[in-house]
Amino acid sequence: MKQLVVMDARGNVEAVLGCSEKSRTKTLEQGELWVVMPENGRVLPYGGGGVRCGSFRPGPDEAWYQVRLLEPGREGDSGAATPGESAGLSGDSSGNSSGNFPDTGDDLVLPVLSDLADLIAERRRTMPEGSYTTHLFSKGSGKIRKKTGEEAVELILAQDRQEIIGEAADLLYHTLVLLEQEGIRLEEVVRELGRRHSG
Ligand SMILES: N=c1c2ncn([C@@H]3O[C@H](COP(=O)(O)OP(=O)(O)OP(=O)(O)O)[C@@H](O)[C@H]3O)c2ncn1[C@@H]1O[C@H](COP(=O)(O)O)[C@@H](O)[C@H]1O
Repeated sequence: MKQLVVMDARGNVEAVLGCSEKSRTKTLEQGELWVVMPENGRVLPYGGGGVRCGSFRPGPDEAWYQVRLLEPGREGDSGAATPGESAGLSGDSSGNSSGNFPDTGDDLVLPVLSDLADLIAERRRTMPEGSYTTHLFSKGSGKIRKKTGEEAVELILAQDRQEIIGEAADLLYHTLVLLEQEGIRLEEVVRELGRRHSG
């Protein structure tokens, strides 16, 4: 059985569950998410059923898949397989999506960043109404640089742990928008970090 990282429509991780050939086939046939409950191997509809998938694809290695849902998360839903259940998740009670990262959260760092970078690139191509990313691209490079600078300042002024995490997330997002605006791929930055790290 592989792991399945479930992301909501905005790209936040809301659960990590199991995926078998059977659950994958049912998901792809129906367009609605089916998962394997790791504790008993049962194949059940996610969130009690009817949760539609926007994309379902392999992760960067063989061990897992990632799925992005079309609708917002269903926190508090009493369905069969709800976010945060099972798979040894260390969810917090605040409903903060960061609490849904598994202990092996390191494995998700690049996939989540790279998925977000892809979504930002798509926003730039399609410029959908109501998207904050569209708003930034429509204002142009000056605005994006200014916002990135503001987020950097907000990060250095942040005091408590949760505030620092929130501001760092804002800064990472705006940095990705800036990179897209400049036609620089995230991989190029990661490669530079890798070169320094190994050198
Ligand atoms: N990760 C982010 C993200 N981080 C921060 N922000 C936005 O950044 C803004 C920062 O707040 P500010 O008060 O500084 O800015 P503001 O007053 O809203 O905006 P301005 O008028 O100053 O431009 C907020 O509006 C946040 O919603 C983000 N907006 C979008 N994303 C992700 O980007 C993806 C695409 O989102 P949309 O483009 O909105 O669909 C999704 O996965 C989102 O989760």
